[in-house]
Amino acid sequence: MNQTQNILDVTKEQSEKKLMLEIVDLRKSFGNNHVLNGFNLELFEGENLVIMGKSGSGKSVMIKCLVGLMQADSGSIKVMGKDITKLNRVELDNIRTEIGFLFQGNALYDSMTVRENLEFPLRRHKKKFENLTDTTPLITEALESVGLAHTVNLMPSELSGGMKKRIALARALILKPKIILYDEPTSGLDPITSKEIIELMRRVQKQYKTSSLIITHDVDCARVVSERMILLVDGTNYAEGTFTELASSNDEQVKAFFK
Ligand SMILES: Nc1ncnc2c1ncn2[C@@H]1O[C@H](COP(=O)(O)OP(=O)(O)OP(=O)(O)O)[C@@H](O)[C@H]1O
Repeated sequence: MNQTQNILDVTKEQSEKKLMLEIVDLRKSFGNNHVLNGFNLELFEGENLVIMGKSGSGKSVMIKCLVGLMQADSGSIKVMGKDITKLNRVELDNIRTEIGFLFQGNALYDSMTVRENLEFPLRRHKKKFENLTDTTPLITEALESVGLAHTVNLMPSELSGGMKKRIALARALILKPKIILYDEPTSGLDPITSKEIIELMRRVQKQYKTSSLIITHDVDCARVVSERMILLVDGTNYAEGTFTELASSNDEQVKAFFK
């Protein structure tokens, strides 16, 4: 099969899939510091898309724009077809229930038990769970999916770093999100725990059929979880492709990502 046919097949396959997230020409500057310079992204249903970028390349700024914590100067961000830059607070809150976040620092509440940490999003998004009288089945299901059902009454201080990461993932999953956003999921973890988290991400993807956007520096993580990758350089898409395609590139800037 020739390359043109290949590209046509991939384009056809993608056009038949549902677009979960679409970022078009996103721009953000702080004075003369032009951080995002026309960043584009398409995340399709069920896909694992990895974004790699060096420190300072604009990953966090992109995430903040995506979750509505920062306003972009221009460009559009569509979550399941809705432009979040044009939504009011209530609409934005509703669409947020479709996105699960796994933040770098886990963001667990130290003064709450594991159960209370998991109940928090259920209480915050009451509307989605209007008819829910007993939270236990949802909490048990989320904890079982990360292999930590026995920790339900523990405090975060009683958990290891890897366990905290799993609980944070369970807390993201409890809302049954359609999209999961992972921000440096393996940062601060030892190699063995990193491997476990990567494996868990794959399992969760299968069980919950989520679409995932994964921001990472970790080449091993990208190799295992990515179906497609975008390399972010100076706030724009420098290169895109599968891990194998990018890892075998002759371009010096691309090679630097895989060293
Ligand atoms: N609120 C802000 N005000 C001014 N400049 C900012 C602000 N937030 C980010 N920047 C600038 O934007 C640029 C990109 O920062 P960003 O945090 O997005 O990088 P990053 O790719 O996430 O890096 P890292 O991998 O180290 O977290 C940096 O030059 C930073 O100083």
